[in-house]
Amino acid sequence: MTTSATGMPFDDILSLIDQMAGPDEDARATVRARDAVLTKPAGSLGRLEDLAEWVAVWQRQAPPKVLRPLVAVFAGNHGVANQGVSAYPASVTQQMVENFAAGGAAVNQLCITNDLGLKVFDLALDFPTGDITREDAMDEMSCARTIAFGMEAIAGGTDLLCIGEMGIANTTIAAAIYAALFGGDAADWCGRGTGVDDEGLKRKVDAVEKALAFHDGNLDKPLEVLRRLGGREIAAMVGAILAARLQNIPVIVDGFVASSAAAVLYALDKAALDHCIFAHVSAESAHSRALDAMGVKALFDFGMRLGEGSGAALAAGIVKAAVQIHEGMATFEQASVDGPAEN
Ligand SMILES: Cc1cc2ncn([C@H]3O[C@H](COP(=O)(O)O)[C@@H](O)[C@H]3O)c2cc1C
Ligand SMILES: O=C(O)c1cccnc1
Repeated sequence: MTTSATGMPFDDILSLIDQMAGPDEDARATVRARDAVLTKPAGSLGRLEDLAEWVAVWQRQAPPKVLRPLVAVFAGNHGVANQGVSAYPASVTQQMVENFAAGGAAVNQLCITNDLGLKVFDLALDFPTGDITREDAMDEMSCARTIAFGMEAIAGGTDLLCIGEMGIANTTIAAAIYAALFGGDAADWCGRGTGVDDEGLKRKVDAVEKALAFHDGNLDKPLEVLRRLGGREIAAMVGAILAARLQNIPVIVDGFVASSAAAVLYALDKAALDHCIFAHVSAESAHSRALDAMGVKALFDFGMRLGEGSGAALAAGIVKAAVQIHEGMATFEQASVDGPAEN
């Protein structure tokens, strides 16, 4: 396969993963040294202290700064929607993209609340990916180009990236990806998504089983899993998470669906998600299983199951608070506050 202006072959993507740098230990040490002299009992801000350190380590700068936080929402449509796996029609994907543009979605309100930028990228919504129960979702060129699109989408634009998605039927897609990457039965990975009833849940499990059977024998490489089972929004999120690492941008991953893009990278390289935090445990039942499979712990569990980057946008407010605290607080010396008693 040749590299085009907009795309790259899978080999090029794999070589980018090899180029990922590890954590910036100098930034970590600088943050810890400052944290130790801020006017608070040592360790008293718990995970907020970890978050400030995490931002610095992956921005490779101390103190960390969040001046241009961005929520990137990728939207795609899925052939498998025809199998009756969602409680809503596929037309909702395009309609919600318009709702995002008009400012009417939940994620818009979270972006206003936390002063975050929002960019929505719709990926060929008129051309759903192949129905994974009986064909590949994408060919290699299309999948690689979509990963490249996701990489471009965030280029130079942010210092804290929240990853979200919109795509009716994509909890089925995510379930299939998890099952292929991490094993287990289809039923282990299927939940009610937008709220399917028992019959809908059964159709969903059937669809994932059929997909796993149809692609059986061809799912040992993570990028093949993505190409055969994934949607365009999942591929674009893979690219965005990868590009963020190469550009020193920490990433907040949203819920069940966004985490499936992270899972593809995790399967390629266990260190590929070190610059990511997981915002929340989605109420989509298998999300905690997916987080466990990746060995990560989400920030909070609010019983949310929306997608569209909502959990990540909410978490961004916490991360911004952590960074503001670290940068803005006075030291014991500056504030003339006595340090720990020497007894
Ligand atoms: C109005 C509306 C707004 C949404 N915002 C995110 N999703 C979420 O629901 C979809 C996945 O669930 P399923 O696999 O059951 O279709 C995705 O589009 C996801 O982002 C929405 C769904 C609806 C209906
Ligand atoms: O957690 C998610 O990403 C999710 C859950 C239900 C529906 N759509 C997305």
